[in-house]
Amino acid sequence: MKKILTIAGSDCSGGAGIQADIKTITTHKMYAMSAITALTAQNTTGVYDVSEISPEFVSKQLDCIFEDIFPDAIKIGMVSSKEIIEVISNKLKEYKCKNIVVDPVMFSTSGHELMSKDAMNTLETKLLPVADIITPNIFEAESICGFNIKNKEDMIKAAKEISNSLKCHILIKGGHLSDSADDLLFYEKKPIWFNGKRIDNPNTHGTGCTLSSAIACNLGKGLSMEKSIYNSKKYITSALKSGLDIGKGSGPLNHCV
Ligand SMILES: Nc1ncnc2c1ncn2[C@@H]1O[C@H](COP(=O)(O)OP(=O)(O)OP(=O)(O)O)[C@@H](O)[C@H]1O
Ligand SMILES: Cc1ncc(COP(=O)(O)O)c(N)n1
Repeated sequence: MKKILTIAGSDCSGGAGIQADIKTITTHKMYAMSAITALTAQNTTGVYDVSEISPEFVSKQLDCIFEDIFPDAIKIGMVSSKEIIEVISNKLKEYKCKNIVVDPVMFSTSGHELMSKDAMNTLETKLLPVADIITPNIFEAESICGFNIKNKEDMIKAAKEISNSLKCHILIKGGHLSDSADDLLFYEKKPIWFNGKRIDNPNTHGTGCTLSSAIACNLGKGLSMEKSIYNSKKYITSALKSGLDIGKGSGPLNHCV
């Protein structure tokens, strides 16, 4: 059985973070492991509190995992401080990890800051360079490239700009552009679009977490990057299409489809 590790924050309401990742990995029929970086008190209406795990404890979790059950792929989500980012980056290098997917989570859908502003630079210099693929949404891509993204041409410009300093695959997700749900993969100067029809579903809590952990599962299976993204886009589309509607705000996805 393939083993997939998620390094992320906990969402007690089960829609995003570690919980969304474990559901995704399990429905891919793989063995899920988790190193928790923060506890959040949140639900479909918002994030109400965050309690960071100490960098020392994150480090111990990673040693326990890597010394015993080595993962075939790793997804990294919410990493709130520069100290936690440094620990993760060092451990990934020390253990020579492969198939690393970094979802640079900065804000929740509800607008709560999930990464401190002073951690941004450390994310860009220490964590993104060890990734095989990064999966920013429009706002995260704007923050990394430094200009606004309003349409698909801007997405290409942003990917080109980011690729000047990062050699990995760059997947800019188009879920927050209004007319479509087209995601752009940019690698070695080549753009590839993964087109998606916008689904009329306000319940999108955890779409980014789910997509990135699905990509990790597919890479862990040994599939190519393009095929991994293609399969993951199919997974997220059917989870959105099934139209689960629970909670009072932007609800979670249905992983049981
Ligand atoms: N309404 C929608 N219809 C179809 N696909 C969507 C929709 N919203 C998001 N997606 C898809 O879901 C995936 C995640 O994209 P999105 O841009 O929402 O990421 P995100 O903002 O990181 O997610 P999150 O809401 O969890 O923070 C992408 O493949 C995107 O195209
Ligand atoms: C622990 C954790 N990780 C990630 C997200 C982002 O997900 P979303 O943008 O859907 O709120 C979140 N809300 N909580």
